[in-house]
Amino acid sequence: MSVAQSSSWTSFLKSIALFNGDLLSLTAPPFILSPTSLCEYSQYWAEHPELLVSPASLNISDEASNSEKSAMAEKRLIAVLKWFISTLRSQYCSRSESMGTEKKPLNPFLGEVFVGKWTGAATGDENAGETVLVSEQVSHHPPVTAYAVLNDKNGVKLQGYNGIKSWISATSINVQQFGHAILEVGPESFLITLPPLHIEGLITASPFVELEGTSYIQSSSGYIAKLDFSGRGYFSGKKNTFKARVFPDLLSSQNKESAICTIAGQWLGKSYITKGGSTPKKTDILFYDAHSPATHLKVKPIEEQHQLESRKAWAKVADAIAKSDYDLIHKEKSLIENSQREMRKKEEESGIPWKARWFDEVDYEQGPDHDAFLNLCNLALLSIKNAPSGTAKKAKHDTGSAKHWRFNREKWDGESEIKV
Ligand SMILES: CCC(=O)OC[C@H](C)CC[C@H]1O[C@H]2C[C@H]3[C@@H]4CC=C5C[C@@H](O)CC[C@]5(C)[C@H]4CC[C@]3(C)[C@H]2[C@@H]1C
Repeated sequence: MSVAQSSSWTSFLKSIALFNGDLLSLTAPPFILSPTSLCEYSQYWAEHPELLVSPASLNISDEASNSEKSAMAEKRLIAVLKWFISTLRSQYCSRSESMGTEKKPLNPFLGEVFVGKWTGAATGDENAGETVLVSEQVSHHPPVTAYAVLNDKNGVKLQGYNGIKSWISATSINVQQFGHAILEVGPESFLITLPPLHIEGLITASPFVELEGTSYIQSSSGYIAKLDFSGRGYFSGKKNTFKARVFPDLLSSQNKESAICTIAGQWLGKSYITKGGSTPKKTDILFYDAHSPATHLKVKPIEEQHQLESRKAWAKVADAIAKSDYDLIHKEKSLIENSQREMRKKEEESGIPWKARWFDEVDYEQGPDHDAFLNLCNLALLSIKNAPSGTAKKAKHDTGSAKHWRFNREKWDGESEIKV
């Protein structure tokens, strides 16, 4: 880093030490800016599309015995666990790998969208059918991105949304994730909760993400996976470490000895699996190797994109960032921010508030009373409120509204201006 950069970084660190607001609205030194909008991060849920659709092929005839059906449900949960682990490297390390350190994403404007697709071939084979990503910035203050990943041919639908709250500790930025993902595979559904994270390496101006805490994957079949994350300095001593245990149901998950299997290792590298509750070693069976290359989705050329699509909307800012032209970055960002302020003002005056294009905000306090999300939260005894992701029912944070963003397939099917 140059001397100029280091002095701006030091003053930047001082500035964030005082902030307690929206991390994404903070002005960061240009060299830490990413040319990619946060709205694009939804693609990281499906950069191994073949793993996303894999549970769909793990089914058994209705005539099978209950124990055979249960064994297949267990296999599907383990397949979903492998897919979830496969998303983590893209989600949390793709900037470090492509640009050297974690970067600050562009802060999406309200109504910004990002769409793309993985072909059948990318999803495993020609017959796998294409996998489509739909992502929309459904809130700007605070930033919330909603997304859906659809593979109709396999009857696989992932939907979810993400928001963050962050605060500073002595040496790192702590981030609590809000929202969750719901995966539907035919008649079965899975709830996936999002782990807290922190950004290390700030002092040396080489920020990177480390996951912590716990994620749950709850299946409507009852099977549940519990993933505990840790990093360097934790008991394991290695960075990007996790341990996951699979149980037949929540009750049995209270006792690690009743685990069906345990997977442990590095979510950025290799993980291993053993039967039961003991921790696997490198000599055990390899479960997943995160070094397998990600499959990036196809996005239309910018000239064919709608002005709401991320890469078109931010093209001039991304160029300015690539040139490290600080004044131009500021000028082009201000143009976008000012036109957004104008639009909000007009909506205010006309009394017609902005509405999301492909997502609805569903209030679970007003019903629906039967719904995959409610069922899965009840099986996992998790809060249905807008609490930090993975909050238990009756825990301190189990308060507030129960409004969650849900994909509206009819609105997407009726879309006439924005094509994948
Ligand atoms: C303004 C503070 C600043 O720029 O500090 C510089 C550093 C780059 C650290 C702050 C930024 O770090 C980025 C990491 C981003 C998260 C990465 C991955 C995900 C997963 C995805 O599924 C949802 C979004 C999420 C949680 C990103 C949220 C935004 C984060 C924390 C960026 C920070 C502004």
